[in-house]
Amino acid sequence: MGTPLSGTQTRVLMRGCCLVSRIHSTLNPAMLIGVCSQTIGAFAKGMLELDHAVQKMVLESLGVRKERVDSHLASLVYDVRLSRYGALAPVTAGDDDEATTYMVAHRDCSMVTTITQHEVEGLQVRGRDGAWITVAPEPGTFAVVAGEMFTVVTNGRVPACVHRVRTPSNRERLSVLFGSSLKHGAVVGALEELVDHGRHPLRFRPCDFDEYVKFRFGQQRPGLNSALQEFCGIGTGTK
Ligand SMILES: O=C(O)CCC(=O)C(=O)O
Ligand SMILES: [Fe+2]
Repeated sequence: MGTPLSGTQTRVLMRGCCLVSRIHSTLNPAMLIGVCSQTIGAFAKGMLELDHAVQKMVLESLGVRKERVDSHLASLVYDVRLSRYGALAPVTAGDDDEATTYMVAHRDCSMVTTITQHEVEGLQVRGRDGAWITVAPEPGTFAVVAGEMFTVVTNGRVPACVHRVRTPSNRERLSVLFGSSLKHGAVVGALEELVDHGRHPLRFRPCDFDEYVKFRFGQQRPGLNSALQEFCGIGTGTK
């Protein structure tokens, strides 16, 4: 690899490689790591820049000071996930919502996820009017979805994106997800500039990320739920 990797990039790389080796458990992991490390490392490096650029753009446009944006970005950790969606049982009607929904509507609990789709469509995001919008798998494009921790840091200004995976073509689908999240033990709260006593009172108490993940997934409530609001919301909030 040309440029030496930083600590963060190495962690990303190792987590990515472990996931690859888990998925292809029949291959020798050492061989697989050798083959994949350059690709995943280069990919992660690019994704890290994209993740930072998007968060910076959003936070600065909301009025957060540059130094605070920088320290927020410095508090993040990252992972790479490789997903494969096999063909579903044959479906006759390609439009049957139930039969072709691979991953139910949900919000990610992390900070931000950047999704790369390969050739086969699948990702859909829910618009403000409740309609599902298909994100076309155009080469060279990425979908960036805000997670629940981004809602906390932006004091509710950026709601977590509701999305799902639906494969009406019933073809095998691959996607790669680059996620930014929080270090173990991190407690995240609204950035100072985004809270005021007028229009933007504090919407969430400081949120211990590990405890929130335990709360949300411990309750066996997949898909859409109001776990964030129940865990650290102030006032009634929105579901
Ligand atoms: O594979 C995709 O396009 C999205 C997957 C997803 O939303 C998730 O894993 O949380
Ligand atoms: Fe997701």
